[in-house]
Amino acid sequence: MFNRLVFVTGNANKLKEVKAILSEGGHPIEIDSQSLEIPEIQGTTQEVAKDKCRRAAELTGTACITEDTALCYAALNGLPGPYIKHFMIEVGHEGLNNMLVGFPTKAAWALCTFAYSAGPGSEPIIFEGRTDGSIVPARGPKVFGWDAVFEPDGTGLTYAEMPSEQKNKLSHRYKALEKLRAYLQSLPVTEDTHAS
Ligand SMILES: O=c1nc[nH]c2c1ncn2[C@H]1C[C@H](O)[C@@H](COP(=O)(O)OP(=O)(O)OP(=O)(O)O)O1
Ligand SMILES: [Mg+2]
Repeated sequence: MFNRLVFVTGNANKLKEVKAILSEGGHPIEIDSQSLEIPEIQGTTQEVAKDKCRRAAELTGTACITEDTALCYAALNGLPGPYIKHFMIEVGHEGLNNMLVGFPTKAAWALCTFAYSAGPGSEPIIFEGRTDGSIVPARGPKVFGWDAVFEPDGTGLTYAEMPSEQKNKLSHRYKALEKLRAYLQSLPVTEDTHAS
């Protein structure tokens, strides 16, 4: 199985959470990060994720993972989805709430899609994690993206209000990483060389 992995991302907060989550558990996995801004196509979350990972493997010349996070509004049939980054930048926390004025439901889900490629030319494999919740007026520190406006169901807290240990036990990212971890652990030992 793997105990090291290259994670290609331009987002320091993501990297921090991924490292924290993968360092826990029976078989900790260490992350070597590469900060690259990789162009993202339009399409389904899976298409966007696979394309990014293909490009990352070409650029790094090695086995790697990439991750795409979508924030999906039930009232908007899943949009902004993978385009949330641009919405977040342009309209901010208040705008992310105002977009739902006039809609009966504030329900939303956070969707994390990890993609793993065994190397350049190797078709990426997808691992998804979803956490359901709702969009609320911002509460908590505005440190990481839309954390302050997303309240996972049954918690009474936004992601931003939670201690990181709590978020990292129920988040979209955690759920996707559990699947990725199980996959990596099922690989034969010889595959290890691809990741080192
Ligand atoms: O747990 C999260 N809690 C709050 N906000 C989050 C979270 N995870 C991603 N985000 C934000 C970052 C970006 O505004 C957008 C996803 O866009 P996304 O393309 O996946 O991330 P990115 O461009 O920042 O980094 P990367 O280089 O890995 O593509 O949602
Ligand atoms: Mg991105």
